Amino acid sequence: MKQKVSVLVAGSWGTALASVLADNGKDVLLWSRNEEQVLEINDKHTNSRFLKDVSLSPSIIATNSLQDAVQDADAIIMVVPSSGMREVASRMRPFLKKDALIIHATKGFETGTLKRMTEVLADELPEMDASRFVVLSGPSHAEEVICQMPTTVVVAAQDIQAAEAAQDLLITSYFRVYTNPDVTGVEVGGALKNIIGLGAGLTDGLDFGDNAKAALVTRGLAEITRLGTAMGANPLTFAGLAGIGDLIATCTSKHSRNWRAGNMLAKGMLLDDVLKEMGMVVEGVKTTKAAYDLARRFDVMMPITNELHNVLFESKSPQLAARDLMGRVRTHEMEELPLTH
Ligand SMILES: NC(=O)C1=CN([C@@H]2O[C@H](COP(=O)(O)OP(=O)(O)OC[C@H]3O[C@@H](n4cnc5c(N)ncnc54)[C@H](O)[C@@H]3O)[C@@H](O)[C@H]2O)C=CC1
Ligand SMILES: O=C(CO)COP(=O)(O)O
Repeated sequence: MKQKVSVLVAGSWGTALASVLADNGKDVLLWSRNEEQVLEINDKHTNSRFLKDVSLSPSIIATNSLQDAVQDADAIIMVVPSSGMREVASRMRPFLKKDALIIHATKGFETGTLKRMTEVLADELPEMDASRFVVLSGPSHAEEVICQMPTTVVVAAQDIQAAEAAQDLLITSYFRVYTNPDVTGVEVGGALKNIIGLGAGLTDGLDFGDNAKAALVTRGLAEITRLGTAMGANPLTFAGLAGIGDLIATCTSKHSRNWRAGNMLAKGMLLDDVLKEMGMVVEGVKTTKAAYDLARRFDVMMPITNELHNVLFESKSPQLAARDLMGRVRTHEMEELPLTH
């Protein structure tokens, strides 16, 4: 029998993943709370607010009803921004098949609780087997995936069979999916790279040059790895798609929302105006606040995150933040090791 697959919600990444599934021969239900968007997807096969100038497969059917989207689904891909994950998970709970495969592709932590997205899912879906929750992450801008440009991602679950089921569902000629058992590492890497993406937009906007951006990416990876391993991740995960891979994409791509937001901040725009202008989720802003708090909870040094926090929320000038980063107390490249002189 043909697998029934649903995607929640019809933002840019949800629509691109629905398109991958459709290209893989699946019938896809795509849920949106916005009625006009549902009509547009079903009548015109476009989602013009989020993905301009692209036609969607007619085998993607949009629906306004969360119940219809969820009740018969064998697999559900959740692509709601981190701020909405708990609400959507709790609303879908009464309709869910108990053996449905749950995959999420969200990059962020929950504000306040600082939980990872699979932890939020475990809270809200207590009758599901949390070892089968899958996270999908990696360098994958929706704008390229929707045009079938070659892309690689990683899916992680504690239960490797669940990760392999997600791999089967999504792997196509242009969308290569790897598995990994390190759920914590893949979620932490995907979330924290957005902080560095914002920083890269700021660095480029201030014309700091290529050396500075290379430094930001490399030292950013060092602090992502420090926090991630303190939270229980395998450090090698950060050398993979959810770590350095996604850092490269986010810090160098014109498609990156986080890079673009950082770039606008560098031009002197206020944060609220930047977020209004973007009109799409910029996860790195909330993630900077969460990572600032996590660094304190786990007693980990995160100098770039601290400085970005001060720029975003304490009105510190980016120039002064850069000067303070450069003027930090001298240290070893692997900061855990003592200086030898
Ligand atoms: N856009 C991309 O290329 C990629 C995005 N991601 C991640 O995917 C997640 C979603 O991002 P995008 O699709 O880019 O966002 P988007 O801004 O394009 O779309 C978000 C959609 O979610 C809807 N929404 C927000 N809160 C909701 C709620 N509580 N209930 C129902 N609908 C809600 C909005 O109305 C909008 O339609 C983020 O965590 C992002 O980091 C990950 C990889 C690539
Ligand atoms: O996660 C992404 C690409 O892998 C999307 O990044 P942005 O949200 O910065 O566009």
